[in-house]
Amino acid sequence: RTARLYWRCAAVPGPAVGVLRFAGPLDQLLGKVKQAAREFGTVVRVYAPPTVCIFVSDPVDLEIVFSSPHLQKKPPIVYDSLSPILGTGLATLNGETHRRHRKAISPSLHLDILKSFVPVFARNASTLCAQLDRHTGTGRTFNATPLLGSYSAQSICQTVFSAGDIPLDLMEEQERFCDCLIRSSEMLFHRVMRPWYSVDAIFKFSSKYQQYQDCVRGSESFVSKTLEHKIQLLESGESPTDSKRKSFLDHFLTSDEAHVLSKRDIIEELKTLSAGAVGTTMDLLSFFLLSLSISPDVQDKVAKELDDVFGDSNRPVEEDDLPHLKYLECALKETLRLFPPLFTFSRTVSRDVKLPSGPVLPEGSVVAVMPYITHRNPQHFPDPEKFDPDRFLPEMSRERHPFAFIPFSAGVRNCIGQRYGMMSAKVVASTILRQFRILPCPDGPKRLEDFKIMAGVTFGLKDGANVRLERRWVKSNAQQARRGSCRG
Ligand code: HEM
Repeated sequence: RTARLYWRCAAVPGPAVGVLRFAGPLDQLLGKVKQAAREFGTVVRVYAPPTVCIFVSDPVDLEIVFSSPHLQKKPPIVYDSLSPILGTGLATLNGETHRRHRKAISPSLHLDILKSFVPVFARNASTLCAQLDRHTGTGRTFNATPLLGSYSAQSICQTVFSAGDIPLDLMEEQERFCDCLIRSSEMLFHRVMRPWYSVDAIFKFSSKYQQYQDCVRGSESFVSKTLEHKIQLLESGESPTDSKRKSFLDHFLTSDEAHVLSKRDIIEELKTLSAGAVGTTMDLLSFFLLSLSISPDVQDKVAKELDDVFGDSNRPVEEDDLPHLKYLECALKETLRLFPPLFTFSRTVSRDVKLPSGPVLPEGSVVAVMPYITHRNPQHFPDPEKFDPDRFLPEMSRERHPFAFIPFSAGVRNCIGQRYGMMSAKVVASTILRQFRILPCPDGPKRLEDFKIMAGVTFGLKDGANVRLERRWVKSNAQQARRGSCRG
């Protein structure tokens, strides 16, 4: 079967040496991927025994990839190794089970529910700023990524699991769960990149095995105990509807869809939502801060917008502010364009599919989407390596193909947390940039191309977001004082 598959794929352009072309240090991977796209075009075949991967990057071809019923199944070789930490939830389920779970979960992530999470994001953003404030005035560089990870993990615990009613004995487990979520991308990647580790008996010898097992056990324990606690509350009549704010889980358990999923299903979906959210948001925010640190003009424009919306007030961000933060949203999207946290994802081809550009995806192959390459197509994004948020202004993006920008994927398997992720990122980014100016590290990268990127399950910064901070309000107070004395 493999020989026949290889023969059927031979007509698609790609390197003769297959996956070996991309072997070597991980920090060189992206350069090699870009080079392959330049050399072979928008459909690239890569022999990856026992299968063949076909990378598709043109938006017109992607329309078929995202919509064809024969291209919706996740390849087990990649996704099965992820499930002990990622959970056997939406991200790894297929077919009818996936459809049923997605239909059951979606209403509990409705926009109105997400809006009720804004005060939680704002409170956690303010805690984060208090931690960041310790780094101002020192002139010293520090790594903001762990703090951004902590923001993201705490926000997930307080919005997905509990609206502040976690019993004390679970608090310690929650802290461990947060820690695991922050480190999960690195651990998952360690396993996925070494196919022999998919066999548990061999993985036991890995340096990360113990850490991995602690995370698997810690997640299971925290998630199942929290679910039990919530169910008990409901059964004892202490319905969370009584409290003002409800978590995703409170909404789900009291929804019409609650009976569709078993307890085990819910546990797995909670793990999937958490693991899907934390690494991606942390990476987005890390790239955003680092990009802004070397883009003072963009930072000025964001700061001006924030001043226009909030003036001198230090009140928390509210839901009604978010639609006004248009340029900030453009800057976040530009970050997602250049550094999409999920830089690749794939599907099994369950029946031959012909692409509009000509090649056929043969049954049994794996089709892979790489937003990292699609987002660098100069036809859709002129001067693609430039950090230019204006590209996402309505007048600049109206004519763009809908699948030219796909950081959250598209179609029936798109990211269910897309609006959650953007909302959380907007709240924390605006809170940070109202208070601080982000400065580059003197011996750090001067251009985006110099960022040291680590390709994991998500796309991260190898050394984290190393920046320096300056307090903005000191400046604006000083400016106000100056304005006052001029008037005087
Ligand atoms: C910047 C933030 C985020 C980015 C860039 C992102 C990106 C993506 C992408 C590209 C996929 C498709 C993956 C694939 O096909 O294999 C996906 C799926 C998914 N994401 Fe996100 N994500 C983000 C945030 C979130 C958040 C905040 C949550 C949860 C609240 C979440 C939960 C999920 C889930 C459950 C899936 C699987 C959906 C399905 O197959 O039905 N993500 N995400």
